[in-house]
Amino acid sequence: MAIWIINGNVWNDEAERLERKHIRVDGGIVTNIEDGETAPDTAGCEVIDAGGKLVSAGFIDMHVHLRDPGFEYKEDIASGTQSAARGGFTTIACMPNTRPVTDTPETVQYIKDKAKREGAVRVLPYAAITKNELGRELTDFAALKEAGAIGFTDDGVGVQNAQMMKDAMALARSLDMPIIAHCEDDSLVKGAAVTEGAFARKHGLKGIPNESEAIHVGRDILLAEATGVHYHVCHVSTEQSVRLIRLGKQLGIRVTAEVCPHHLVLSDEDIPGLDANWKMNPPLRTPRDVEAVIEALEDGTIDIIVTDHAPHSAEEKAKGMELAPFGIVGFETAFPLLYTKFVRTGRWSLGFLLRRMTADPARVFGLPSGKLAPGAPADLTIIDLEKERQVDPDTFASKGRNTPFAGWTLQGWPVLTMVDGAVVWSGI
Ligand SMILES: NC(=O)N[C@@H](CC(=O)O)C(=O)O
Ligand SMILES: [Zn+2]
Ligand SMILES: [Zn+2]
Repeated sequence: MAIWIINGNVWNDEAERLERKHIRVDGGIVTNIEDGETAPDTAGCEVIDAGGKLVSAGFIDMHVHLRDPGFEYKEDIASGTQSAARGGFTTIACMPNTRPVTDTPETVQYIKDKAKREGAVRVLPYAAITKNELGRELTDFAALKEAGAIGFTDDGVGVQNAQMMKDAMALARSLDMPIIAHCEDDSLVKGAAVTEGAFARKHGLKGIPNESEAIHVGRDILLAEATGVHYHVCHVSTEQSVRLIRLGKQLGIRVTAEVCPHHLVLSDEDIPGLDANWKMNPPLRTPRDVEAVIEALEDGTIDIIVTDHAPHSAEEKAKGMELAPFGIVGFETAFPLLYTKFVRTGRWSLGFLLRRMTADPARVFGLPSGKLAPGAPADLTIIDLEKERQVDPDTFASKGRNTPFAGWTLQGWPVLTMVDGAVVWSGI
């Protein structure tokens, strides 16, 4: 049955404003977007009254951890995709640092099958660059592509050996596939948990220097130039990385990049104490780095926003700043956080934030979704831009509670998510 979403507010990119629209969805496709002044003929259709709330193309998150297979106590495909749906995400790309590592066609197939059966949203699997993410031997890229992997990455660890990365890029290029890089030089990190900066000094902790990220970014941009591959930089966190990506783009090298909400909103100076809910990789950097990544996102040096949703159990996070694993959850706070901190404050237009979470990731990764237009997939999110409430991790659909944003009052909460024309979550 066709569905009419009536009385939606839709962002008009040309006019830079919200406009009242009625949207008809049928067969998984947006079929009509009609002027909101006149009531549509909804006879024989299901009707969802958006009541003046924002209707946007569903968000796309190109960097998430679903922990399935192998770490289902942290998250699984059902809970992770429900969490994504609650955050307004309709397409997510999951990282291969699972157990086993997603380095064979069988594991890619397992993720696709389970996502089809139990997943609330579209799941696009990445496969590993090296077997078991050990950096020693390339995986079978052709077979993994054939199985449905959408790109190659050893996220969680950096590829330490330059020749290995160059070989990976050449092979990916020959298959027209992207390389997605977690940039981290192990020799410069050596077990540190937080960035070099005020927090590390105050607590007498060893710091993670900015160069540990940027040195890989620089190396890899040179290798991307040499091989011609599409090279995408994960979770950019430093001013130095931004400079290198900006130069790479100026030189016409095929480099794209992402940034996470927490690196846009928090610096190391915000960390309240030795609480591992503030520990993630890359770490929260200095205020100067935060401003650099914000400006990079604004000028297009950084292309997209991703959450790097990285759930861990309460027991693991209770081990403290130095011993707990890196990572925080992200789906259920991403939009309200950025809307509150950047749109409500007047720094960004609503349209800018929406583009960086929809059309831009679709453009960078060649996806059919990410736009709200007749003929586009009916992947939609409805958001109550007026709704204000506190972040309460106990209400998360994710199994992970590990967030630094607990108790924050945020505005602009998703209330309904539709994937392929079906409502997958509703809190209306
Ligand atoms: N970002 C994190 O802090 N952790 C990620 C790994 C990663 O994204 O590098 C995880 O898998 O937990
Ligand atoms: Zn990473
Ligand atoms: Zn990650």
